[in-house]
Amino acid sequence: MQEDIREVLLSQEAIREKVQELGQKLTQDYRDLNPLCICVLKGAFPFMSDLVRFMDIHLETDFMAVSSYGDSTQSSGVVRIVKDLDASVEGRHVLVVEDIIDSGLTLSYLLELLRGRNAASVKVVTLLDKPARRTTGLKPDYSGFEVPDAFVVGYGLDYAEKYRNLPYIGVLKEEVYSD
Ligand SMILES: O=P(O)(O)OC[C@H]1O[C@H](OP(=O)(O)OP(=O)(O)O)[C@H](O)[C@@H]1O
Ligand code: HPA
Ligand SMILES: [Mg+2]
Repeated sequence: MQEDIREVLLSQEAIREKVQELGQKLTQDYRDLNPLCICVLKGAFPFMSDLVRFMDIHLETDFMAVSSYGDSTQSSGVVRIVKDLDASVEGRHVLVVEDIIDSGLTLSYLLELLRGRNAASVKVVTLLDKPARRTTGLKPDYSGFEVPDAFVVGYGLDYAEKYRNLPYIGVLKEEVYSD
């Protein structure tokens, strides 16, 4: 698996430190709000799992699965809900937990959906932000790292469902993908 990686962008230690910092900030900002943290599956599962353990407040979790990349390194432009939330978001302070904002299509679709369901507030925390590829005007409320315009994998991020289990985030060698 490691031989498919061109460059390590973010080490396991750098990720841990940043996730802790984000968790501490969210602990301050969401005190007494009992936020509903929504993990955007599949990519955000390691981030969400680590982040909530750095949030020292009462919170609840829910999971939504959406997909638009499939087996490609380019967005299909169509965001598909694979699994919807279990509970209502009405009146709740919602925190959407994402692994990466790239074109911004996934998030703009999700934000519209959640606002339409009458959440009290909807904010976004993303571990990675790739502003170079943005086609929407979206900016995350909380962001870990800015990444360059390259396809990255690891710590939940996949190419064709692989590499999610890498403990660090790296750039995939171009010869590994075909599109
Ligand atoms: O800003 P965008 O261009 O929309 O890209 C970001 C989204 O794309 C990826 O999901 P993907 O569709 O690959 O599903 P996955 O999380 O199951 O891998 C990633 O996990 C984000 O949810
Ligand atoms: O760079 C990326 N890597 C993995 N999944 C993604 N989904 C959007 N951008 C990316
Ligand atoms: Mg993916």
